[in-house]
Amino acid sequence: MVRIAVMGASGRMGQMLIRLVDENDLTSLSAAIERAGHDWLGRDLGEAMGSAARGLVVTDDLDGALAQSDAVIDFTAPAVSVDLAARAAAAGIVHVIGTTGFSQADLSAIAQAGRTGRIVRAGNMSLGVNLLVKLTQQVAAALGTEYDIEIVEAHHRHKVDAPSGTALMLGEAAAEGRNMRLDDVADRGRDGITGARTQGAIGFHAIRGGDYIGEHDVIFAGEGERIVLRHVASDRALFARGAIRAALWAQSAAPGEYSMLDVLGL
Ligand SMILES: NC(=O)C1=CN([C@@H]2O[C@H](COP(=O)(O)OP(=O)(O)OC[C@H]3O[C@@H](n4cnc5c(N)ncnc54)[C@H](OP(=O)(O)O)[C@@H]3O)[C@@H](O)[C@H]2O)C=CC1
Ligand SMILES: O=C(O)C1=N[C@H](C(=O)O)C[C@H](O)C1
Repeated sequence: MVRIAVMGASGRMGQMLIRLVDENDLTSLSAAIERAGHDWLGRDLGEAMGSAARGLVVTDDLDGALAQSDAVIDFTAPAVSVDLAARAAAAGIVHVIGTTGFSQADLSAIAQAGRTGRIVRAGNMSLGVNLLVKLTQQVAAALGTEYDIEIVEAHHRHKVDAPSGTALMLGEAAAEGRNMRLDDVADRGRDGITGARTQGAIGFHAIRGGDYIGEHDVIFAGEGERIVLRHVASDRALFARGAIRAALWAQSAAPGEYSMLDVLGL
């Protein structure tokens, strides 16, 4: 059994992960971690989640939790994941990062932790989106800049970062297909007198509202035709299953920072 700790246990993804770690024959839940001051701390996890007591108390003793685990899965917030990357590496356990919204400085700190630790990080852990990443790269390479690329994403009203991590993965793939750097061509959310579109730009647009789980369109708009690559997530279990698969895959990996493309062999 691979022992998995869940960081951010009370979150939307945290609770989904706990259910799926319980269901998986290859994994057991070693710890449920929340931030200091959280009202779940010290409570039985089962009761906190609205079901029967299970004899596991929610903790904020991070290093204690890591010491009794083989992997920690973390869908929380950038500052939490950056700190955890160094601690998981020091504890010698796998760190699966689903968190999005990182700055360049955050990403450098995570890469540094990946010199000694085993990290899998992806803005989207689903098979479908990672396939879409490969397709986006291929279509962008095939079409050239006379086709305008626009990425449109929709998420629930609670999401705090934009563009989504997935939209950025798709944008990176499109830019790579065109042998460009995304930072040089990204055009984020137009407003006002913007002037005509710059050829080669990759546009990003974010819808926020209601209970969307996550929807992404990559539009290639040419003269007389449009190609649209679309992924629609209808269940968060998709992301949790991917994260658990990553935690299992990385048990036998060498130190490094990996993506879901590595895990899925795409
Ligand atoms: N890669 C992927 O496939 C996916 C990525 N995500 C990303 O995962 C992240 C979380 O999303 P979601 O579950 O919807 O968000 P939630 O806000 O529901 O959950 C985040 C959880 O982290 C907790 N947390 C915050 N600080 C700490 C800390 N210091 N220690 C432990 N726990 C902490 C929060 O507690 P509190 O509420 O008390 O602050 C909360 O329980 C986002 O960045 C999102 O974009 C989401 C889905 C899929
Ligand atoms: O915040 C979310 O919910 C999601 N975040 C990820 C992202 O930023 O792309 C993945 C998924 O779309 C859900």
